[in-house]
Amino acid sequence: MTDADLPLPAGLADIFLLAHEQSPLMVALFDAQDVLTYANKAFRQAYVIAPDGRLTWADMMRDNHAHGRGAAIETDDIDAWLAAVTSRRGKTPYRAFEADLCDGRWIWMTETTQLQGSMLCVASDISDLRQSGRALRQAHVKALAAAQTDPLTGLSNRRHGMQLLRTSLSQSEHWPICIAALDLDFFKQINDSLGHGAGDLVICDFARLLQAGSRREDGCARIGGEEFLLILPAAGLPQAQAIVERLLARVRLSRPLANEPARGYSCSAGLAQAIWGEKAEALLKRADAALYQAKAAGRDQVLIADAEQ
Ligand SMILES: Nc1nc2c(ncn2[C@@H]2O[C@H](COP(=O)(O)OP(=O)(O)OP(=O)(O)O)[C@@H](O)[C@H]2O)c(=O)[nH]1
Repeated sequence: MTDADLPLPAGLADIFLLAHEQSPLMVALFDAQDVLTYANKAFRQAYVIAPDGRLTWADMMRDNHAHGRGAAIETDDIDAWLAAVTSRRGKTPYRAFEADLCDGRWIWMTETTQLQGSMLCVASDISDLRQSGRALRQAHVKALAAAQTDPLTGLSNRRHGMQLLRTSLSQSEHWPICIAALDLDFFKQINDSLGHGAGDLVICDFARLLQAGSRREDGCARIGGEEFLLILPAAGLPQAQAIVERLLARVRLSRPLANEPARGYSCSAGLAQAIWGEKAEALLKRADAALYQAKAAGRDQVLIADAEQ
């Protein structure tokens, strides 16, 4: 008998909901936009969630951080923290990790993600388990996160970006896959005329726009000084082109420098659709070639790579 043949008892949804409502397991479902669509009682209590209202995962974390309740978030900069966690959240079909709650509980959180769909979060209280080795495990998790994150923007660094791309290419349900190689235009002029600090602000602004415009399953990485990689699983060229055009339009309107309110910037992009069997490096090379054509053609535009190099 296959799974599809399994006869499901009538009223199963109600039984499931009731069982979840009474369970000490923390259970929640987020939709593709990361809006909370369901949370059982244990989850609502753990993360101190009001019973109504549209709440995204980021809203929930911001609220928890601001009020010192729910998830224990150790940071002075919640935006940087959210950017860094977002670069790991929902990028793989399943992940599990330890987390602390402000009420002193220690939980084992699992996230099961459907591509372009919902994310099921189930956590159990593991405070009573042996604590030995916990500090070491936490140090390991922190070191791993630091090794994957670009410190200036909180996006994935080059190594993690390429790792995400390799993982995507190896998962058939991610196909078609497009990537965009992105590079800020005349960035040296910003550094030279306004200083390195202003340049860094522009880089961070671009990183924020890149991440804000992308879906949960997309990968965003800073792969060089002012070069970025956007990985778009389950997106063909027309959809990917529309996403990148939208990003370029937002960048064009952005004015990130408080001391130079009229100063904008722009970005060029090379877009490539993965060919079955193609290596990550070869795909990036094709996207890069299209990016340089976009620069040569006048910048502030997206060009599509040839299928063959
Ligand atoms: N502020 C800042 N500047 C950086 C960083 N990394 C690289 N850069 C600068 O980025 C500039 C890149 O300059 P170029 O490669 O000449 O490119 P460009 O001026 O953007 O010109 P095009 O790419 O041809 O449009 C150099 O001046 C680097 O010093 C960084 O982390 N912060």
